[in-house]
Parts: sequence; C-alpha cells; structure tokens
Amino acid sequence: MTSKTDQEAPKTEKHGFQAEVSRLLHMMVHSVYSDREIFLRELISNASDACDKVRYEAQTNKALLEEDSDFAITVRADKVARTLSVSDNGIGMNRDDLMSHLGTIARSGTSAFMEQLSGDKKQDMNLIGQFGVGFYSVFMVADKVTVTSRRAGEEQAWSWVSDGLGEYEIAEAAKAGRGTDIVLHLKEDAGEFLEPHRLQTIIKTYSDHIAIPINLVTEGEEGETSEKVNEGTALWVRPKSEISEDQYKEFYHHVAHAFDEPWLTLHYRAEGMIEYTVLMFVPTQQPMDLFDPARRPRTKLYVKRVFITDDCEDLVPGYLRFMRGIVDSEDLPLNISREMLQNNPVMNKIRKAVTNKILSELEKKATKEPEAYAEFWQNFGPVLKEGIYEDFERRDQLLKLARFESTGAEGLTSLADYVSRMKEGQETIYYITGDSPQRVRRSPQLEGFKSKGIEVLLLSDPVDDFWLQMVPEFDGKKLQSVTRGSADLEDKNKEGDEAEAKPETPEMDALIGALKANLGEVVKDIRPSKRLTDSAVCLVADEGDMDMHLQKILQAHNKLDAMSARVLEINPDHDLIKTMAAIATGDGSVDKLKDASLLLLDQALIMEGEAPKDPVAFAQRLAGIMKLGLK
Ligand SMILES: Nc1ncnc2c1ncn2[C@@H]1O[C@H](COP(=O)(O)OP(=O)(O)OP(=O)(O)O)[C@@H](O)[C@H]1O
Repeated sequence: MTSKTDQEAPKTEKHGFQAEVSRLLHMMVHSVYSDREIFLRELISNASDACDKVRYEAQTNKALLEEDSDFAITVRADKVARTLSVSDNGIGMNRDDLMSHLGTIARSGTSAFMEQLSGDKKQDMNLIGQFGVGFYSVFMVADKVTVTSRRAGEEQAWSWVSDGLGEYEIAEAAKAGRGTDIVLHLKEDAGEFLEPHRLQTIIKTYSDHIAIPINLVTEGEEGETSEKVNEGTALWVRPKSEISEDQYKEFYHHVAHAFDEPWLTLHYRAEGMIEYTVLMFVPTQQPMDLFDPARRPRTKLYVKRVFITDDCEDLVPGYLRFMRGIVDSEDLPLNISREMLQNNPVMNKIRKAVTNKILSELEKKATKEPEAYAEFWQNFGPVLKEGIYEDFERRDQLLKLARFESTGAEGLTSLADYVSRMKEGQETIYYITGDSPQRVRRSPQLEGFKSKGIEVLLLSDPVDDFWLQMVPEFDGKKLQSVTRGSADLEDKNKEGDEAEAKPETPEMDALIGALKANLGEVVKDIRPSKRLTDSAVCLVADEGDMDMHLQKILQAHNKLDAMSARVLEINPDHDLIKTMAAIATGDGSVDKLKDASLLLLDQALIMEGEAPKDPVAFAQRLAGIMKLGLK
C-alpha cells in the first residue's frame, strides 16, 4: 500500500465526539483552570508511554523499530505560525486508534466521574484535576489541534484534526517515520507557550523524570537550536538523595495518571538472590476504579528499564490494587511475554517480598502517625480488608493493620486497643455489621451492651461480613456478632448478674405463647431479651444460623434463595411488653393480641431496615391502634 500523493486529495471523514468527551471538551474550551500548562505534561507523558510501548513490542518484532531505536520526544515552538508541537517516535496510532483514543474515553470510572460533575466551573475543574483529562487538556490553550500519526509496522499515516467543538476529522496523511506529531494552534491568550524559557521551566517541572530525552527546538537569532531539557534517565535508578519530593510527585502523576499527592512513597532497591527496584506510591485519594469488579492492580513492570506491562496481576495482590508505581526487575528476560509472567518463580518472589514490604511500611505509618493512617484507612481500609479474607498467610498482619469504628472509642480503634479495654471477665470481642455507620450505631441489639459498658465494634463495609467468616478469634478472644445467638451479658458485671437473674414470670410465658400463636412459622423462636433496654423488640439470628446482615448481602447478590427464619426477642422491662403480658393471661388473649403481635414483628423488621411483610396491612393495623390511642 502506498501513501496518498498530493494529486489525489485525501478523503476526509467527519466524526462526532462521544457525549462524555464533548462535555469535557466544552469545559476545556471554556476553562478557568489556572494551571493550563499541564497540557504539556499530558502530551509528554503520552509520548513517553508510546515509546515504552513500541520498545516492548519490538522485543518480539524487531522490524517495528525500522532502524530507529533512539527514542526521543521533541517539543518545537514556532512563533511565526503560532504553533507548538510535540513529536515522538513511539508506537503511533492508526485510524481506529485515533478514533477510539481521541474520540472517546474508555477509562474505567469515567461514568462515575461524569456523574459527579455539577456544572459549577470551579468545582468541576477541581474534579477534572483529580480525574485527569489527558490529551483533551490541549483545548485549554489551542483552538485547533492536528495529530499526524503512523503506527509502527504500518505504512499508512493518518491525520486527526479538531477545534474541540464537537467534531473531529480523520484523513489519510503522509508521514515518514513511525510515531506521532501533535501540532497545537495556540489561542490568542496562550502566547506564553511559545517562549523558550517558559517551555523549559514547564518541562523541567513536570517531566524531568521522563526516561526518554526531551528536546526543545526553538527559533533563535542564529537559527534553529535544539536542547535536551530533562535528565533523561529513569527516576527510580537515581539515588534517593538526589530526588526531590516534587520530582517524586511528578513521577507519581505520570505513572499513576493521578493528580493528588502521594500519601506514601516507597523507593528501594532489593539486592541478593533476585534484584529489583521498587518505586511505588499510596495515593491520598481513592482512584476512580478502586471498586471496579475487575480489581486490576495498576503497578507497572519494567525489566532493566524497559517497560513490559501495566497489566500485571502478579506484582501485587488484588487487595493492594490502590498501589501505583513500578517494579523494575534485573532478573527477568527482556523478551518475556505477558503470558509467561503468570506463575513465573521470579515474579512470585518479587510479589511476596513487595507485598511484605508494603504491609510493613503501613505498619510503621500506623504506629508513628496514627492520624495520617486513619485517613489512609478511610480510603483504602475496605480494600485492604479483602486481604484478611483471601490472604491466609498475612491474615494476622492485616488484622493488626485494621481499624474500626466502635462504641467504646472516638475515631478509629484497632483490635488490640479493643482487647486492652475489655472488661474483667469479658472473653469475647463483640461486633455488629450493617449497611451504614449511622444505622449500625443505632441498632436496638446494642442497647444492653451500651448500658453495661461493653464495647461493640461497628462494621459497615460489605466486605466485613466476609472476612469475619475467616476470623473466629483474635488474640485468643472469640469474635461474636451481637445480632446472632443469645447475648450472654450476665457474667460481665455483678449488677448485670442480678438483673438477669430475674425468673421468667407466668405472664411473660403466656405472652410468648400468644405471640407464637399469632406469628407462627414466620419467626424461628420468641424469647425474652437480655440485650434490649429501650426498644420493645428486635430480631436476631439463631445461634447456628448465618449472621443476618451476611444473609441480606448474599440474597441481594442472588447467592441465597431465602433468609432463614429469625428469633424475635422481646424486652420484658418495656411498658408495652408488660401491658401485653398482663393481657396474655386472660381469656381470648391470642385474638386480642393479634394486631399488636403482628405490629411488633413489623417494628422489628423496620428497625432492621426492612419493609413490613405486608405494608398495607401494617398501615391499617397501625391506623387502628393509633385511633384507639388518640381517643
Ligand atoms: N503520542 C501518542 N502516541 C500514541 N498513542 C497516544 C499518544 N497520545 C495519546 N495516545 C493514545 O490515546 C490515549 C488517550 O490519551 P489520554 O491522554 O487522553 O489518556 P490516557 O493517557 O490514557 O490517560 P490520562 O487521561 O490519565 O492521561 C492513550 O491511552 C493512548 O493510547
């Protein structure tokens, strides 16, 4: 196939941007962002990634390099034409690539991000700062952009042109070497991006860590000059002492496509049996794709400075998928394929060591800076807890790192802290699980524990119900849900003992009989409660059954056909229950107590956040009883 010649005018196709892109572009064109200069960082970052990609592909297909293996990025300012261009000899893009990469946003988390946009310019730009708009940021400074690109290994080049206003054009083009040229026609107010000093400063500030030379070409009095602006070596091979915090931060932005500050920077070289360098970061904010079901780790693998893949499941476990950064191995072969990485013994060793190192660094932070650690935990605790479930080997270590809300402490608490506060004679660590921190805090099942000063951990992440299955005890103390089984609160203190020693009265027995007759099979059992002080009733799971909240989660995911029948507990000290008990010993009590029995059960269901079994009947009964009460 030959390129189109000048005589034969290339056919131009017009395409509309994907709706999400149009929205972003609209914001870019009318941007009020103060850091417009970041567009250059984005272009250089993409150019560097493109070089990494072709270098990797060339490991198995040398022809792709076309005799041109000196990678470079060129930034060229042309004051006469008022254009700024960024060129690379990376992987390049063909027609389909241009359409999918520069016409849509395929990144996961995009729709979640779009939903957060409010229409308020300032707020939205702030969000965009966190999400990163990559290439599209060029429309903050340019009113027309031309991309000319030729994919490595293909002969036909393509051009992509747009003014950022809803459409772009694609046409066949001519280009000698592989790679991409991006030409920005700068807006009236963007002349600063033609000034050599300004460009130098921007490149130094944001892109010094880029491992490929960045050449700045400018028109001077003595004609065109070209100057290498950046260091041009991979940041992670430089000694720590020579890297500033800002340089780490910029590298983090580049490698993670993130725009927050790193919460933790981990940079070290492992030497010995296997050698590798790690430069990894814990973000300050939750990345958009954190709860993607795919749970893809985002750490990049390099071999001897050559990028291999950013889709490497084997570098860190899924529960550390919030980590960003690179591992550069000295031992793996350069031509290793992504498939060969799976179950590779070197990879397994690296994964093990890196995982241990990350956890031990987190431990240090947790001890030395508990407040900062609490912020980390709010963001990534729910993910790290997946490890308690799935990483048997490190379960104890992860349990020590875990923090919880609790009825016994302000802020977050650890299991060890809970144990240190346990009352004399208390052998059990109590917890409750539920949908939200507010809801669990107000659960009726906590009342007795609160009144006796027994601490209960408040757990409200969906993952909690799962790891709890794997952890019967901590530090020799059993973990027990307060919504399951009978609450043996008696032996926690003397006062309690006396209170619980009260014999069950014939009235209470009669009431339980009447309730059983009215509720039938709907409940598994009815018994006087030792865990209620204020509420009249509550539901609990029977000793041998699954915890109620876990049943609900499983049912919501179609993993459980039906919930098992629950135990209804009644509070013998509650006025309503006492009144009902007095009626229960009389004639025809079952009928007399019918509506009240059904209402009691519905109340208990509502407190569990569930709907009454028959909402209409519930409303009618309630109306009847209200009418009586108001008379
Ligand atoms: N110079 C280039 N060479 C080859 N492909 C490129 C180049 N610039 C962009 N691309 C392609 O376009 C895609 C979109 O780029 P864009 O900068 O919008 O997003 P990104 O780099 O994937 O993520 P981010 O928005 O976080 O920067 C890239 O993933 C890449 O596939």
